[in-house]
Amino acid sequence: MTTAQQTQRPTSAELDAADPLAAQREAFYTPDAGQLTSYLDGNSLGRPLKATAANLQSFVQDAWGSRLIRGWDEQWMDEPTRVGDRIGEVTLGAAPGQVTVGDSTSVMLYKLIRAAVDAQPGRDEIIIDRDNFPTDRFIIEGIAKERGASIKWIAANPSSGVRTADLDGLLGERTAVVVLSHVAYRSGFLADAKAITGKVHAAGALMLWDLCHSVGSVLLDLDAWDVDLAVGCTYKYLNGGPGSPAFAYVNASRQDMLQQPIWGWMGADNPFGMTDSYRPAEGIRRFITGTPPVLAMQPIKDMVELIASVGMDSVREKSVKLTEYAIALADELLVPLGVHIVSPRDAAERGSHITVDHPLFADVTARLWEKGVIPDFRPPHGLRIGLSPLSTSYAEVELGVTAIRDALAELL
Ligand SMILES: Cc1ncc(COP(=O)(O)O)c(C=O)c1O
Ligand SMILES: Nc1c(O)cccc1C(=O)C[C@H](N)C(=O)O
Repeated sequence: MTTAQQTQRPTSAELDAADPLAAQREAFYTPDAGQLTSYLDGNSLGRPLKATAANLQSFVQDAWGSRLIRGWDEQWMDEPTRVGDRIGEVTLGAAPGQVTVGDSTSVMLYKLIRAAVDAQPGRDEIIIDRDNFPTDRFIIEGIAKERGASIKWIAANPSSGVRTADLDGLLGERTAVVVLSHVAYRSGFLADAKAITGKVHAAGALMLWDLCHSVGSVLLDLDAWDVDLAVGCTYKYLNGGPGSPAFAYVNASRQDMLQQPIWGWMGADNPFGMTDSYRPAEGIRRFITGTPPVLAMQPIKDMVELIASVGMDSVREKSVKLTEYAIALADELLVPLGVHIVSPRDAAERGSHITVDHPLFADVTARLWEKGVIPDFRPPHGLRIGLSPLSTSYAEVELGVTAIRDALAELL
């Protein structure tokens, strides 16, 4: 009798057969059989789409190769906001004119957080949680030093994330901006963005959401939630490829009050006027700095269109089912070996990855990578199982969690 029969849950094969999105996996490159058995790290680097190879080739040959410098006037100048608008429409719940693509997440965070601090004289405190991703914390440390601001820390809660009540006693008339990750990179905890944004606004401060682990995996409604600012990366669930550029969302009603600190010609109001001094462009373009990474933003378009073709609701539905399945397997195969499930059990509070903890997981991860089972490891003991909804099968999850069990059992 198999384990699945004992617990009477459907097998991974049955789940894959019933999955309305199963066919979408064909859109992605998967290596030859035998090379890679289970990819569970799409939350660090998404798989490439087959369409991307063809589209990059045609971009090089046709757009770049034949239009040459004319490409800037003909289409590339508007590429950051054109791609941004489409990301906004398909995945962020953002009306046009509020999203631009470029820089890295870290640089975008710097630009928007500095702008938020500079825009509010008398408000010299930045709030962030101790367990936020290092780059978010480091950027804020730098800005605080640069601007003489102070940081108010929300205590770490590695097995969960930031809840609305955690802001009690921290928010006040000196708060300039609150910076939180919508989906926590460790636990996968999904914050209540609407409620937290409302609470931050009640204190007169601005709210910035880091959407790195959210975009393309959970439902976002930035305009409806009245979010001020958001930044996210595109190489995870938007499958833009290693080092693909970030996106920034700046709510239309806050754009005029904000001036970002890296004044480059491409964010100025008349880039080819070669003017004497900087005057920011109108609207979202003022958040651009230098020449946009047009080549590097091409793959994002393919994934955004794939998501648009199935709809974010069905992407989220599959994500929830995958994480539920991974938790059920972890309960059955890993918990008896002393593993703790760190991620929320309530799907409404969970993004698209789950984290399991065990003191031996650094060694386990190394062994798994040798076998082509690829989760990732975050110190001190967290093994993350990332489930990119459109490219991950239930069979891959079962194979992966079983391999984790086997590798751990060998080491115990
Ligand atoms: C929450 C969060 N913020 C930021 C980053 C990355 O920033 P960057 O793209 O600048 O490396 C990551 C992942 O790398 C992340 O998980
Ligand atoms: N951004 C990464 C990179 O440049 C190299 C390797 C991994 C990453 C990651 O995505 C880390 C990831 N944001 C995390 O949540 O840990």
